[in-house]
Amino acid sequence: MTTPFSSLEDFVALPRLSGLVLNREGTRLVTSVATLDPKKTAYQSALWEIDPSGAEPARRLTRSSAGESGAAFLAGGDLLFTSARPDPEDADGEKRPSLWRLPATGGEASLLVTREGGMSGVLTAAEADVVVLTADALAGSTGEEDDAERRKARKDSGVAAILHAGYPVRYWDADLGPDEPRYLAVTDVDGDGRPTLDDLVPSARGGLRNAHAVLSPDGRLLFSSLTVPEELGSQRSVLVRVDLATRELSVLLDDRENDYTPGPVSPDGRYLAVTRDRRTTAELAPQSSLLLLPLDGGEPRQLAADWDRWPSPEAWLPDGSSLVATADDDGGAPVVVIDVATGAVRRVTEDTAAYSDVRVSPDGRTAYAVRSSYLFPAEVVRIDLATGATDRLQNPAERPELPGTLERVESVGQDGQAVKSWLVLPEGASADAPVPALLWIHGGPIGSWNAWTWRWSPWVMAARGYAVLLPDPALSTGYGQHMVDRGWGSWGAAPYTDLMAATDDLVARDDIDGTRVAAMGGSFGGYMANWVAGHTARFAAIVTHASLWALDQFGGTTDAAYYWAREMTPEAMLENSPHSHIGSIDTPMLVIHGDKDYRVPIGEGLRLWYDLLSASKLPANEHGVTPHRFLYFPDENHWILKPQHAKIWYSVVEAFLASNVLGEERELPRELGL
Ligand SMILES: CSCC[C@H](NC=O)C(=O)N[C@@H](C)C(=O)N[C@@H](CO)C(=O)O
Repeated sequence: MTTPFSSLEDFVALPRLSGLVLNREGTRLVTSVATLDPKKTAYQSALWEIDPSGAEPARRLTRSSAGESGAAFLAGGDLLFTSARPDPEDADGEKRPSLWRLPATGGEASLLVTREGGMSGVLTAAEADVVVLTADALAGSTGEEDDAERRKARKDSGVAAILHAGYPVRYWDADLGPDEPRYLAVTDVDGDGRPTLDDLVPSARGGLRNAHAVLSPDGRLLFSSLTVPEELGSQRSVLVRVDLATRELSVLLDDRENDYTPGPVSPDGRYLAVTRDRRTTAELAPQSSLLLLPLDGGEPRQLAADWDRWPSPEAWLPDGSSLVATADDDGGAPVVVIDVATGAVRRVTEDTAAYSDVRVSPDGRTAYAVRSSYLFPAEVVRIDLATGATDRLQNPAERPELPGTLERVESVGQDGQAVKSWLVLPEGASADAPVPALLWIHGGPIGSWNAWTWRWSPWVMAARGYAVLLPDPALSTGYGQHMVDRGWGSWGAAPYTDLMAATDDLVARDDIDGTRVAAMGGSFGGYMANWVAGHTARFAAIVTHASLWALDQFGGTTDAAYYWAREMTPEAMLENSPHSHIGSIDTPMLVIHGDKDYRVPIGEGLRLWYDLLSASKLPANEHGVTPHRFLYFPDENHWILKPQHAKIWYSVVEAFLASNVLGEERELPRELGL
């Protein structure tokens, strides 16, 4: 059967939906869809409207080569978005991310506000036309004009240097500084003239975590995390409130045992939902809980304390009686409703999908959300909050046909713990025709294989005849606190033995050819792939992407060193470090790394590569020939994002597996220049 997963051209061209906003009346849903640009070397996103009733087909709202994102409805009904599209009224104007307004009554979008440094997001209030932009400003700037001048001077002089006095200095693939996150209130949104921008908290000096900010329904208050630096390069997230009228900043929750992130404000403005993340230590694994904070100054109260899951608050019911949340749960992430009086949790969605971006209708009966699973990519659905009945709305794209089937399987860890996996089986797998298999190890390690991913699509490998096992070993979320605790600080123990238990059951199946099995992982999954390489020869090949190799150096060079230092002492890092086992590796390894990866810096990939060539059981010969391979991306980060590079990634992985697992040679892409 030919599906879009058979051809990498077709695969990278599949539309990718993300995000969802609902207008105040509950009559308009808007999402974002990324598709290939005309050159097929980048994705560009456009906004689409989806009919909440399900009657009408989805319709495209925006169209520009620059793409649009950051959709947010004003209380009055107009739709705001950010785009670097040119302003038709300013032919010579520079293209930079600006704020645009699309009238509810239809017509053309018009530019609302622009700034030299661009903007990263838009916050709007539910009941008032209040808009706050999240944007970066230079640390020393005294206002918008000064910021623009300083930026221009820096650009014109070609200076890129950044002088740091604190930590961190990088984040994922971005250099931090000399600009820092700010909240910029957009003044007089509905006035006649062009609005100006007003820096709400110029003194916060880089500590504002604007990815997690919310506005109260009346638009008078903004809630945000504020990062407070601590000694020894550490930091904590405290919860703050900013009064938009007075600019007064108040600290609401701050202690050294927890990080706090704001959730939605109750419809009456009296409570804030808050996520509390416990500060980890060598003894204490992460733990996330949901708090209800009275905004009149009372003490916070934990909700759903007896529920052994980590709820993430999404929205309130309009009468304020309950919070709608999602939580990782047994290989999915359902929508639940939590009663704020009793803390009782009621599961709403019954399928195994992972839900996000939950929006509640004004009458409180219906929710709309984005969901995905290993059976389908992200799509917009309508949920009956009373019955859980869930309908797929008319989406911008149909679900792609899959080249196989999906099963849920269960193994037993050494301590008796159930270890669950998703198993993707290619079409035709049977006892008469057993298929080769791949063990895929997820990253984090705090996470779960529970949602569709474009970066590691098991269906691309299924279309090439492989079964793919996606296990959730120790440290995975959705199975209770004990599952996380049992792997904490000892990555080479239960997480590894759980994976081996799942592999034992995989190779025992009669539809799997147990002699042709490989292991693959990215990031922490790559760490584990490296650990596997040094501890067993059962796999025919190992693919290790953006992987942690030598924990002694990783601990000091990653972008958030304090996070890992809390879990492991330098001694524990050495004890759990895969590089100590280089001498035992006799499996061909494909190492993949992007140079712009600051989460797992390129030094990990470089050192692993050199160690493999110089010290593994399969070293390079005197001509430098080795069974190992190194796929290096000079301009990619922790992930391989460019469509042309994603195709190279899958092609090289497939060729390496074919050679080492199937004993077949594949032609490599011409673009590699070999
Ligand atoms: C704040 S630093 C660590 C955050 C996170 N760990 C969570 O458990 C993390 O980024 N870990 C990476 C090493 C990793 O494994 N990333 C995964 C999942 O995000 C990936 O696929 O990139």
